[in-house]
Amino acid sequence: MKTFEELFAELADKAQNRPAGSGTVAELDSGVHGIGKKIVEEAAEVWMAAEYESDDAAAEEISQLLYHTQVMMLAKGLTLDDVYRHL
Ligand SMILES: N=c1c2ncn([C@@H]3O[C@H](COP(=O)(O)OP(=O)(O)OP(=O)(O)O)[C@@H](O)[C@H]3O)c2ncn1[C@@H]1O[C@H](COP(=O)(O)O)[C@@H](O)[C@H]1O
Repeated sequence: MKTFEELFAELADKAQNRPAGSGTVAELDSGVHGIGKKIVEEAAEVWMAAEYESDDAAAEEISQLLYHTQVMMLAKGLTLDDVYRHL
């Protein structure tokens, strides 16, 4: 288990060091367009899980949406503070 901040730090490290086999590196290489498609796909899965599946399934889809959103932040060079100041 990890927090939002811990995941972001892990993904930032992956983006910088580009370890072999990292899905994050592959997704970053797909660019903003590819990452955007994953975000839209996961957002739809959040909605469907929330409407028709269990609370745990919805929570899992939400975690995946947060992950892909963090990948987009890294692709755009955005920090956590860049986002937090809008909350
Ligand atoms: N939290 C996540 C995470 N959430 C979602 N995903 C990715 O998003 C996909 C979503 O799964 P779905 O079943 O909805 O999608 P799918 O259509 O089956 O998958 P694709 O065929 O589209 O890849 C997963 O297959 C993962 O590729 C994640 N990939 C990685 N992480 C974490 O990110 C960290 C770095 O991961 P790596 O870069 O892979 O080392 C690790 O701590 C991981 O746990």
